[in-house]
Parts: sequence; C-alpha cells; structure tokens
Amino acid sequence: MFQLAPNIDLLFSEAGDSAADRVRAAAAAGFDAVEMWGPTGKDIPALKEALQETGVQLTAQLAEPRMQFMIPPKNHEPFYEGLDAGVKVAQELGCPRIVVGSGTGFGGRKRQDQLDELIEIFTKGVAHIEGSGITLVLEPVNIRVDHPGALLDRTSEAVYVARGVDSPNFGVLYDLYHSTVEGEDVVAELANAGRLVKYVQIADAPGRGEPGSGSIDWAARLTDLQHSGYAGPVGLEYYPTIESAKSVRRIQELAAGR
Ligand SMILES: O=C(O)C(=O)CO
Repeated sequence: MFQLAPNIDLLFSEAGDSAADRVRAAAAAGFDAVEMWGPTGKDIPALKEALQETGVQLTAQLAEPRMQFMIPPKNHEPFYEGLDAGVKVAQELGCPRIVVGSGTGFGGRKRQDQLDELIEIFTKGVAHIEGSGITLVLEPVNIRVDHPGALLDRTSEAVYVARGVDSPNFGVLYDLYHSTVEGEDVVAELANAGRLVKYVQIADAPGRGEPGSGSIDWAARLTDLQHSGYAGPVGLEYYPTIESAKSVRRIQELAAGR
C-alpha cells in the first residue's frame, strides 16, 4: 500500500554510527527506501555507495542541524545558502525532496503577515533552486511537546503557504505525529491539503515511538491516508523503543495490506 522509508538517524542504530551501514541494515530488514536528517557528520560518498549497492532510494533529506533549512528571523540569507548546500548533497544522493521549516517566525508581527512572509521567502527559495529537480516540502511541527516556539504548527497554515507559493516544486509534509499531538482531525486536514501533500511521516503518539507504542489506530490512519489520494512514500521518523528490525514489523504488515 505504501513505500516505507525508515529514518536512518533514528532507526537501525544497532548497525553502528555509519549512515551507510544503517542503509544496509534497512535493506536487510526489507526496505527499498530510507529518509535521513541532514548531511552533517555523514560520509556522503560512503552513503552514496551503500544506496547504489542496495538499490535503496533516499526519499527525503531533513534539516540537521535543525536551523539549516529553517528561516532565521531577520537575515534570511543563511536559509538560501543552506538550500544551495542541501541541493548539492541531495542531487549527489538522488534524493528528490528537501524538508523545510518555518523557524520561529518574524517576531512582533501579526500572524497573517508572518505567513505571507513565508510565502515570499519560499517563492524565492523555489526560484533559487529552479532546475535542480528538488521539491521543497514544508513541515508544520507540534509546539506542545517537541518544538515550542516554532511558528508553523497548523497543517492548514502550511497549506495556505503552499497555495501561495503555487509551484509544482513546493508542497506540504504531513507528519501524522505532529498533527496528532496538535489535536488535529487527520481526515479533515488531509482533505483540505489534497494534492499539496508531497511527503508524509509517521510516529506513534504519545511518546514518538514506533507504531504500536502509543495510542494511534494505525490501520484506520493508513486507510485515511490511502483515501486521501496520497500515494507517495511514508517516512518512519520515530524513536524506536525496541530493536529497530522488530519495531518496524507491525507497520510493514499494515503498509503491505496484511
Ligand atoms: O524535527 C522534527 O521534529 C521533525 O519532525 C523533522 O521532520
């Protein structure tokens, strides 16, 4: 039903610190895709070799350090520079998506003005990397547990920004964990976002562990996702509470429709 992409910064740490070895461990556990946080601290040539050797696709590259793809409140230049560096690595690794975030916003202004400023910045960002083949996906994050102080915490506001940017190379990352922690209605948010959802991530809530460790009804949520028309990869961005290869089993079965 869905292609699953375990996050190699969080899963398969049993294989050691090397991103390349974690890709091999993910392949051995039956995956043909992985996602990662940023390139910092990773041996990119070794990672590329492991991806090629296993045939595993890197679905998305996230922000690490956290500010790399987030908007600094005043001078936005570091964001565009981060994008240049990110695109270079993503192209080398054959990764089609870069995850971007709002950062903490542009203090002391009306929320609506801040959302409109995000539209302006990401419109420039998309133009800045035009022709790269990379899609930027904007991720709202929960401010209740993981990211207090972040500007963008509502899926509908990320959708508003994506509508404003209005580019085939820009969309929304719908993280079902963040959305659940924020108390959103998954079906309603997915219906409103429609085809603007260009990547999905999951973790259970509460606790951000593997599916089955919290109280989300995964069979129901995967059906919701399927009915929404989303057919892309699903990133497993969770902190395993048990051995990685065991932690993925339930969601592998559900995603395969078993
Ligand atoms: O930083 C986080 O919490 C994320 O979800 C990144 O995707």
